[in-house]
Amino acid sequence: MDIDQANEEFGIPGSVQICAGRGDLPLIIVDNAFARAEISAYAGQVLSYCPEDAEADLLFVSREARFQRGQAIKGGIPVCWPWFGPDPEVLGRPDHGFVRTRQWTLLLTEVMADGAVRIRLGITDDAASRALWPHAFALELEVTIGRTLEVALVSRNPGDAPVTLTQALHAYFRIGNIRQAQVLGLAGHEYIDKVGEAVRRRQSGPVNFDGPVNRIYVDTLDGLIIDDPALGRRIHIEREGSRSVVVWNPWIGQAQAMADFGDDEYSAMLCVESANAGDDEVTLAPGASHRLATRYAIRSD
Ligand SMILES: O=P(O)(O)OC[C@H]1O[C@H](O)[C@H](O)[C@@H](O)[C@@H]1O
Repeated sequence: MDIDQANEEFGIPGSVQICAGRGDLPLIIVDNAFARAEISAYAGQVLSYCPEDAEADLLFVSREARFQRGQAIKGGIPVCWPWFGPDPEVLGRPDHGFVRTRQWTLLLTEVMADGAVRIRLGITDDAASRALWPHAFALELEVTIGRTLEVALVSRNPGDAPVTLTQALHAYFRIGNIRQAQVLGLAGHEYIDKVGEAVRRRQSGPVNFDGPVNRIYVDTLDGLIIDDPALGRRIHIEREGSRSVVVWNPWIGQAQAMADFGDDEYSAMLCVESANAGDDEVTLAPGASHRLATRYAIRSD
């Protein structure tokens, strides 16, 4: 992406600027009356959203994150697509699909009637993607920076055969202290416990953290709240087009094992991912599309 040309075409004086970010990866910076945000055009990944009155960013990015083409950026909201988790066909393809390690195209920037800024990025199939996944696709990420952060992932099947996919908006939230944090809104729901032998369990009460957590909650449409007393805030999450939620904290052992993650950073982050994962697959008929949409708000209630 040519930065000067991108600014000429998509820059909006006073609110949207495109620059070379870390590792020379093109970065879209939004600064408006509501918030400041950063979106990487590499990977189609929101990296930062900080409302005007917030003391800390909504999102966590590891201090060890790699900003390098071909590598996933650890933090923000990576897009897992067209599969969530390990390669479903065990062919040695990368975890969480391939769009989080590719360049996306900036398609649109606009100021909405209420002053919020909308950014649209897209990615379509090419020879390299078809070598991994033999399907035509058109994927768009729509990010709206206003009083809340809205992120929508729209998958379209332009091909002539049905395609089936799993996916996630793999949000990494900044947390004051994971030991005091809780996730509300999942009580009574069944989950696949990926720590150990993928046993199915049922959640009772809020989700608490005192060890590694890696779960796919199934059949849930409810809104979620991350209660974070250490930062004195609650993150509200609303979802559309997603029946599953992944909750992940690597805790101490996995944190130490990940090269792109600080050993102590597990205590300052939590992933609550709006997903179509596990049995919650999306099948797109030829010409059909699916919208996975999320809204995130920071509140002090
Ligand atoms: O390290 P990554 O490939 O980005 O994946 C990070 C994590 O993502 C999800 O939450 C999965 O449930 C975890 O099993 C995985 O470890």
